[in-house]
Amino acid sequence: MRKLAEHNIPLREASITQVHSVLRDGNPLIVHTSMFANALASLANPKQQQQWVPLAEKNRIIGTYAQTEIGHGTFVRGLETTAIFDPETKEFVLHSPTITSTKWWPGGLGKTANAAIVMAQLYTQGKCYGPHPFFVQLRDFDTHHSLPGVILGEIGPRLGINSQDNGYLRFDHYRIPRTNMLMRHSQVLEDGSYVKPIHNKLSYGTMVWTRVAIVHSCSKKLACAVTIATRYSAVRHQSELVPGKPEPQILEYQTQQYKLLPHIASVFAILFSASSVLRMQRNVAASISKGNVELLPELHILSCAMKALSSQDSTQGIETCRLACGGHGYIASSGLPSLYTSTTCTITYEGENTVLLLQVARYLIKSYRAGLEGLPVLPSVMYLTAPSAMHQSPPLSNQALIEAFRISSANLVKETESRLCRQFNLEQNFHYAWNRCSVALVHCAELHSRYYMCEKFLSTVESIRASDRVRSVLQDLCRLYLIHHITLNQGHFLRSGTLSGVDLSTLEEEMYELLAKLRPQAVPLVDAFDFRDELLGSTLGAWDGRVYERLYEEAQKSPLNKTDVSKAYHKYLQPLMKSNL
Ligand SMILES: CCCCCCCCCC/C=C\CCCC(=O)SCCNC(=O)CCNC(=O)[C@H](O)C(C)(C)COP(=O)(O)OP(=O)(O)OC[C@H]1O[C@@H](n2cnc3c(N)ncnc32)[C@H](O)[C@@H]1OP(=O)(O)O
Ligand SMILES: Cc1cc2nc3c(=O)[nH]c(=O)nc-3n(C[C@H](O)[C@H](O)[C@H](O)COP(=O)(O)OP(=O)(O)OC[C@H]3O[C@@H](n4cnc5c(N)ncnc54)[C@H](O)[C@@H]3O)c2cc1C
Repeated sequence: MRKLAEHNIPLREASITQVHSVLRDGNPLIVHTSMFANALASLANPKQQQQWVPLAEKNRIIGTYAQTEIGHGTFVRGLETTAIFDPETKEFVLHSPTITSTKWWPGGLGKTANAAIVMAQLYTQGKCYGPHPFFVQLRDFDTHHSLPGVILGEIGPRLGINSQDNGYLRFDHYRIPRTNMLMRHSQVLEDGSYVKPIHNKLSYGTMVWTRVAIVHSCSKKLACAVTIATRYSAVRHQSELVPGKPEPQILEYQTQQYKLLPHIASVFAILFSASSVLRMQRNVAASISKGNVELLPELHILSCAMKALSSQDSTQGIETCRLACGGHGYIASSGLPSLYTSTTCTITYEGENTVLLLQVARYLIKSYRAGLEGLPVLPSVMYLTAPSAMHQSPPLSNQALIEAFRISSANLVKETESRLCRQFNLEQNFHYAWNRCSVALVHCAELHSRYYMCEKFLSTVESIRASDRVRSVLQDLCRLYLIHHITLNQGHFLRSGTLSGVDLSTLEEEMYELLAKLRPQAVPLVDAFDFRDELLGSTLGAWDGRVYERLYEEAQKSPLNKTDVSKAYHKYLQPLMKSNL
């Protein structure tokens, strides 16, 4: 927090710095500096911001974002916590009517936060208006005791991020002033009348913002993992590549290069996509403040797509890096286990990936149908019904590969839409038909998202300002990324007729060439990520390559090594050894 203040970084930008990576097993303040700060910035009106933002900036108020309940996380409309307006006292009464309405999961809620943005079903004048955000004080600002009517606790150990206190929260007819409803987009007036927002999903804005932040942080997490695994692969010598010759660096093995280089490329693909979504988010935020919500659906879909893809890619990439370090990848001091556990949760939180991909698919199908009818569609999906441009680029050029992605994605959407129509004719119910097609729909969303990421990678590399040598390395990496993802998805390209079996063999050959060509660049590329050793926190990945010394030194810190004979020997082992069992 001192560093943020020193560098004049506003609270809500802390999560896109590396500040949170310093704590490896999660951070009780991360939801405060990210979602809570952003909710105040985007959902509170100017008067409310004046009241709470300075207190949050000074950490007098430490907040969290309390939306998920035991019974509902994904289906936000199904939340059960109620906020009923009492016109007599001009207050909202917050209540948790059932066990399933207990707020569950919010980061920092258990012990750290003294306030929260609570999403609750808003009732006024006898009518429910759906989930809305409220600023709620949970603990006394001086003593930190939970306030009467507020029941708080911590939910217990998790797969990872155990330095963060994820919490639970119940309300027992807890009263807050009317003015604690975040009123930038919708309001409840003193007489209880409801003023609706210009778009009914504006109250979901904090989730959209966080999804964008997650994309950025996934590229950082993956960058840490590939740095560790690549440096280690340059230090580690094992086996014989040629019988009788000295043991080579394990990075010489083609299989090792195949494990690492595509994930180094992936760091750039995710980072460039994150920058593009971030730019869009800033434009949309500026438009919303002028009352224009036209591009909000596009931002929602793009942030869902990129959050889903980047969390999946970075999690898989980190696990591959761990495996690429053999046994030493399994030791905590390698840094890889905590990178994995603090990244795999991004697949689930802020919208479970399958659910987000189905949002993307819904948009693709709607846009495809609109395009066929000649109705206007937004830029990122115009290609679904645009004429093919395959013939315009030299065969197997980067542009041709992007076109192959585009056509294959459009083809898959077309096929799936036909399947949906057939299923609808059988079921006579759109929702059942949708469910029967949902595996295919998720594949549509994945291919569309991959197309977007590939396109962003290529267009950024083509326009980047860099020396010829640096540009050439980035071009090779980008090419490797495109080919790698084509080989992983070959079925789609064969089905759409955009690539033949011969094309795929040619591309595969080129991929193997690229692995060898990029091998000498692997260490410089990860060095260029420029992580300090303190930030990487890895015995395997430190800059000086003293892997074995560091492993040995770290082992000395094990509490079991404080004494030669452990207490457990006297208590359990010795009796066992003498018992003749
Ligand atoms: C690697 C380290 C990480 C570090 C990262 C740093 C920053 C982050 C740190 C924070 C740490 C932890 C954070 C974790 C916090 C949480 O998890 S908070 C809880 C998050 N919860 C969710 O994300 C819930 C997911 N569910 C939803 O968002 C919605 O329920 C869902 C979108 C699935 C459906 O909403 P409905 O209201 O039911 O809507 P539908 O009927 O499906 O759709 C109606 C139309 O509305 C459109 N829509 C939906 N959402 C939005 C939106 N946000 N904006 C704009 N439009 C939206 C949807 O597309 C439909 O449009 P259509 O009718 O088709 O035109
Ligand atoms: C580490 C961590 C931190 C978190 N921090 C916070 C926080 O700070 N604040 C907060 O409010 N919440 C937080 N959460 C909660 C998180 O946002 C939810 O867990 C997440 O949105 C998933 O919802 P769920 O748990 O209800 O999963 P579920 O929706 O129950 O998912 C279970 C399965 O059902 C499937 N499924 C559900 N709906 C559909 C559908 N419509 N179609 C197809 N399949 C479906 C999913 O794909 C999944 O396979 C956190 C969670 C974790 C793990």
